[in-house]
Amino acid sequence: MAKPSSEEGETAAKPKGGLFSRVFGRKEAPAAPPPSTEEPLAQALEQERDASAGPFDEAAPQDVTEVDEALPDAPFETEAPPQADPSPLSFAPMPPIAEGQKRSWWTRLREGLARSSNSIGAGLIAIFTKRKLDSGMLDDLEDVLIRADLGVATAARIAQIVGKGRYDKNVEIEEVKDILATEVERVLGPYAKPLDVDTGEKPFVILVVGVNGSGKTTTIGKLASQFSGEGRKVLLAAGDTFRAAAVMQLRIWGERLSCPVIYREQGADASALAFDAVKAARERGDDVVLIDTAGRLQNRAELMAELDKIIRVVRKVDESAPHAVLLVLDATVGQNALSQVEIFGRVAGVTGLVMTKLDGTARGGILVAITDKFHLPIHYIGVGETAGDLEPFTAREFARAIAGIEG
Ligand SMILES: Nc1nc2c(ncn2[C@@H]2O[C@H](COP(=O)(O)OP(=O)(O)OP(=O)(O)O)[C@@H](O)[C@H]2O)c(=O)[nH]1
Repeated sequence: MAKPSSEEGETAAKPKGGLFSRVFGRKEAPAAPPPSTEEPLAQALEQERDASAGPFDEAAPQDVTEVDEALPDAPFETEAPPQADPSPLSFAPMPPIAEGQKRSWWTRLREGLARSSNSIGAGLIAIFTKRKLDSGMLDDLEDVLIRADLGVATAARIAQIVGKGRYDKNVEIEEVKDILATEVERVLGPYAKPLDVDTGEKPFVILVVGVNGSGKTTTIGKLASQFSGEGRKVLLAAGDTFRAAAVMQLRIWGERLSCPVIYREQGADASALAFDAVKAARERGDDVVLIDTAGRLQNRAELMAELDKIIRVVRKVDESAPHAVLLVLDATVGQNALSQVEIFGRVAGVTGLVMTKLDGTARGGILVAITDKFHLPIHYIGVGETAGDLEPFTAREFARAIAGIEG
């Protein structure tokens, strides 16, 4: 964990005011924070804990105590714009934000999905070149599509459509690609839904969950970039308190985008941090809070329970929060993504999906299998590591890119 800068240290040593001034101590205090915001955090948490059915009853008591006691000296700060805190941010450089934005999204999408589309394309060439259609070829087509992770049901449907009226005839590969694209679009189309940030919710709280390394922190950086670009006030919460590097990674994004980042020392209680973040965002008048969480395998019950706790604690500040729970899926994991959607969906009430790393796999079809089974909105897909490599999901473009259709 990076040590706080001397400036942070000074801030931490100052007498404690309300949550706002404690969290945002380095900045000008707002003109007149509402009385509740002047309530010391320790006291606020104490009251929450005392509430008979509150989530803090269920928390390990030492967790809360530790958080309360640690606060005066903890590096519980927000990141100011770069010049205010240059010292600890010397993490491995990430690709420049502008880099991914030079080419059009369609080009990047096509390039990103090239491994999937090339693999399918090569399969089609092997099956359909200079042969008249028979049932064995349709079985082979199904195999190719299943290997691309489109799922058995979709693969069978596509093979059936290709077979209709074409037995004993030469089948053009472009014809098969068109059928593939149409069918993929048909499955995905109803679920391609932009993430709707409801301006009536201030802040709109977005919880980001997923297994280790799926791309949560990177996705948060990309989303923060997009929201900031739209003129929204964004607050980032480094809820991945397990990994110091994850906190640092988020702080770097925050610094680049001039978004404040709330973080604590490694090992701190993630739900308390989420609580503070939402409360602070409310006091600051932020539009969006993006809460990062530690990666967790869906089969680790105790870690999944922690996620449930984060949600319950956030609801102590705002009953309707989180307003979106995004499950970030790494496309390269293939079929395992299905069980991730099932279990995260059950525990965390996932409201929508973000699929990353489509550029790193030949099995991008997994998005089709997931949608066929779970019918969850797909908000974004990622095809690279830069801020410009995340775009709202559009079924038609995705379908054409994965089928390898030009133009
Ligand atoms: N190629 C590619 N890499 C990506 C994409 N999204 C994220 N990554 C990379 O994947 C790696 C893991 O991303 P993180 O954002 O750290 O993942 P995380 O889910 O926060 O990881 P944990 O904190 O360990 O759970 C990083 O090297 C990212 O740059 C993507 O769409 N394409």
